[in-house]
Amino acid sequence: MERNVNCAVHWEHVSKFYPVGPTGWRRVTAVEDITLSVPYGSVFGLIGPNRAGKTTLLKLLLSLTYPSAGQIYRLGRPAHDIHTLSRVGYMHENHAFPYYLTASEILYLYGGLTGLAGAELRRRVEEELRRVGLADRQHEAIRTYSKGMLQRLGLAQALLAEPELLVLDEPTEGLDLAGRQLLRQVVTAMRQQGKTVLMVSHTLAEIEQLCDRVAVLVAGRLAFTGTMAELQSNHLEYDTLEKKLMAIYEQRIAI
Ligand SMILES: Nc1ncnc2c1ncn2[C@@H]1O[C@H](COP(=O)(O)OP(=O)(O)OP(=O)(O)O)[C@@H](O)[C@H]1O
Repeated sequence: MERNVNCAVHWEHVSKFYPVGPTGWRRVTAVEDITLSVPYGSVFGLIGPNRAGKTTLLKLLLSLTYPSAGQIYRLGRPAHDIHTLSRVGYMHENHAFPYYLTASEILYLYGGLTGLAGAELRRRVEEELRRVGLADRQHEAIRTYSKGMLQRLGLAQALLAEPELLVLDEPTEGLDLAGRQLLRQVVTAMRQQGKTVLMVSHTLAEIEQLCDRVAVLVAGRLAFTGTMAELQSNHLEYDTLEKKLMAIYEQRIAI
């Protein structure tokens, strides 16, 4: 595939091997030879079974880990150019916010780290707390928060600096119906503003409803990439998207 740096994200022949075992002499292949582009303005879904390498691809994109081989481009720049990171919002799969801080303190802290300050920071924190429905509990330490409340806080933190690229890792995990509705509104608003959303999810309803394009990753390799319509074509053979995906997973694993 031709190099495409005019995409919000581009992984080019990317592999990642992790050393494992007490001496680190054995290695696990997390992803292997992935070439994939996320076009600007798209809502892109990354799907695959457990251990497929989805989170690893996100970590590589966010420079949280480095590739063993290949190149990664973020917002048109090589991933080692960290200046583009402040234009990316990331909602982590397992939030590790300091448990003794309040939601408000956490958003001030993260907002400050992305370069927001003063009245602008205050305005954004208040807006996001209201948007995710945490304004009334903002002064409580988050150790008292439920899983869904932490997810909402994670979403607020990811949106704080009004990112051009929003990266969501399992965003619906633990969210109630209103929370899922909120997530859909956020993604729809991003799409309307021409921004890009990249989301990893096992929740097919969300993928089906929200994504324009998808990539299916199985055992570290790309098993499918294309539009949602392309993925769903031939749907007669499979009465649900879940069955179709299972067939792709099994086919790929058998190779
Ligand atoms: N830091 C690490 N050290 C060693 N192996 C790792 C590390 N991180 C990930 N792996 C391995 O890489 C493979 C891919 O993991 P990854 O977390 O990317 O999968 P995933 O598709 O996000 O899975 P899930 O759906 O279960 O969250 C797995 O075999 C995992 O054990």
